[in-house]
Amino acid sequence: MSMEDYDYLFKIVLIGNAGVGKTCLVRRFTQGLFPPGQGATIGVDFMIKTVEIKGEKVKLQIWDTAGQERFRSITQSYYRSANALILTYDITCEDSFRCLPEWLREIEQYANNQVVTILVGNKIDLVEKREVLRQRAEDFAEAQSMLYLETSAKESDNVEKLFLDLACELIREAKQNKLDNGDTAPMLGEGKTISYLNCCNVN
Ligand SMILES: Nc1nc2c(ncn2[C@@H]2O[C@H](COP(=O)(O)OP(=O)(O)OP(=O)(O)O)[C@@H](O)[C@H]2O)c(=O)[nH]1
Repeated sequence: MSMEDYDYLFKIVLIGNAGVGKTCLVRRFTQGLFPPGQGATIGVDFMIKTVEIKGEKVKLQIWDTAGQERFRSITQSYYRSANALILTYDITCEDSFRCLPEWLREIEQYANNQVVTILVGNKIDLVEKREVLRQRAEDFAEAQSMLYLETSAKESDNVEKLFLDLACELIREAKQNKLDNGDTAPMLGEGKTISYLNCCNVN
């Protein structure tokens, strides 16, 4: 048993266009609130939350990056050590969806090639403003071997599920790698892109 107060430590990085709701997703998950008048992220922000999954303590280091182009060189340097990436777009903003191939190129270029990546369509509470059909996003995610989830940071829809499913998948990967390598230490940063999350029931 380690001296630390957790069994696993995973680094999760949120990326995607400015204004899609990355900061709100992180705040909702880590603090249980929807911040009013959330300003743009400058560079990179960092929060921690420890969750318990099937009796194991999982510490999640969550890095919230700025979507604005001018911060790109700073945010890119955070990709490499990420165990998981949450690629976020806004379902009410076609532009944020159209930029996804650009983000995938960033991932290809800067992330560990085995990183676990999940596509998230945020702001589903704004039903009447939807510009990107769910089916279209699902097809895109499937073609890229990514899981797809729609969330609302405002209404707290699927936010907990997003982070807990990711944590479950990262544990599964770490255990698998440990078996494959005959290693004693959990393998951090050795995830891979997933097409399906076989999540454990955490409640
Ligand atoms: N209706 C609705 N609005 C949201 C939701 N999530 C975020 N917003 C709003 O969208 C705006 C941008 O949210 P942020 O969380 O700052 O977006 P971001 O992706 O972190 O932006 P950058 O830091 O510039 O990259 C804010 O006005 C939020 O209130 C959501 O789920 N529903």
